[in-house]
Amino acid sequence: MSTTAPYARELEIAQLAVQRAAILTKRVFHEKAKGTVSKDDASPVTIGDFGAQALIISALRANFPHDAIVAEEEAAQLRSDEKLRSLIWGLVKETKLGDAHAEEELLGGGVKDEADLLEVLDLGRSEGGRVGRVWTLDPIDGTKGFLRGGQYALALALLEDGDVKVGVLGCPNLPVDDEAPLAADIGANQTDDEGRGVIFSSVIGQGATSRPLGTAGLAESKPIQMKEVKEMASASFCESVESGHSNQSEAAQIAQKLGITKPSVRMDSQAKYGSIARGAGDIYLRLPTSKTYQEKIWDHAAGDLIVREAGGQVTDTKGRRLDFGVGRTLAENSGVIAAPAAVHGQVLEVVQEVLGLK
Ligand SMILES: Nc1ncnc2c1ncn2[C@@H]1O[C@H](COP(=O)(O)O)[C@@H](O)[C@H]1OP(=O)(O)O
Ligand SMILES: [Mg+2]
Ligand SMILES: [Mg+2]
Ligand SMILES: [Mg+2]
Repeated sequence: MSTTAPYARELEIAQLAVQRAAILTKRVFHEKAKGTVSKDDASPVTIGDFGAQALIISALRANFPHDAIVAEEEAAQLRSDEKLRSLIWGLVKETKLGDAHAEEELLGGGVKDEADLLEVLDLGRSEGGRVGRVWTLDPIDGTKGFLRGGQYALALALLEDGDVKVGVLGCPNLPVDDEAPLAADIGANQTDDEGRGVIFSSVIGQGATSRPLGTAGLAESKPIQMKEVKEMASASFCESVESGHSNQSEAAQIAQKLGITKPSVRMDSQAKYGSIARGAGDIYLRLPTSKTYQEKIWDHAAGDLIVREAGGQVTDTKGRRLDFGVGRTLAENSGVIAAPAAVHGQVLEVVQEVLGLK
């Protein structure tokens, strides 16, 4: 009888694929800083997005050829831009998991040539839905954070019949140390120098973990847990840096009503979910800024499972669980409230009061 835990292989491939793609995004960031990637060659985030998406999808294609993929980017722009295509192909070709050949081999496949690069990118165009296995991928989540040297994440999750089963978040600019408190400036000027780069993982029913991002297959995963909120006065809440992504003035009113005294910690990307899951922060609020914007599944699936498996609860502002089974967007949801399970109800109540939802 096999004793392998459910989704062990999916988890391992997802972690290694994210780890490898992060080598590329970090390189692109540093070459931008050196001026090697010039503005004429397109935005560095474009290069990082396409490169990371191609690397991750090539690993999924090789290992799980029958699974559907919902990814943020598509090849269209690269079909007509030969220069950009060959620049990205050059980076993708060179990106390997260092000397960890066994891991590189495990990932398998790879991208064969420039034509295959386009093909691989477009494998991410599935419509998603409630049936079967669907991977969802954001190759660079938090593009604004990536560009300003703040937080960004490589986010990959596996859905089965609409439920998140595996979630992996690579955060190159977050501290490795789960105990490190959230610095007020964590959303800006953080680079992937020593002591930074963490990968958060979760499998349904198996808890959530963290391990250093840079050590392919070598470092052990450590369990992570949300922190107990003993009193709201000392709780910390996270929100977007971008005021267009989340209503910050409503969040401030909610915090005040809850009795939270600390200013919010603003950072880009799903690094917010990872940070509260490891107990560095407590609450993540994302309050709709418009009636028409629909959140994308790749912006939340990995973070949702990691927080829930670390002892949290994640709902929208109406108190409904996030529904990843309706397509490429969270069309049935509005905003996100993530908090330790013990205080989520209290937070939701105040959110609904301030938003006039009750
Ligand atoms: N109006 C909006 N409301 C909420 N999220 C948005 C909005 N516009 C874009 N986003 C998405 O928010 C995510 C980043 O959120 P955060 O502020 O937490 O870092 C990005 O994936 C971004 O999508 P996009 O990739 O198209 O820029
Ligand atoms: Mg995103
Ligand atoms: Mg993105
Ligand atoms: Mg984008």
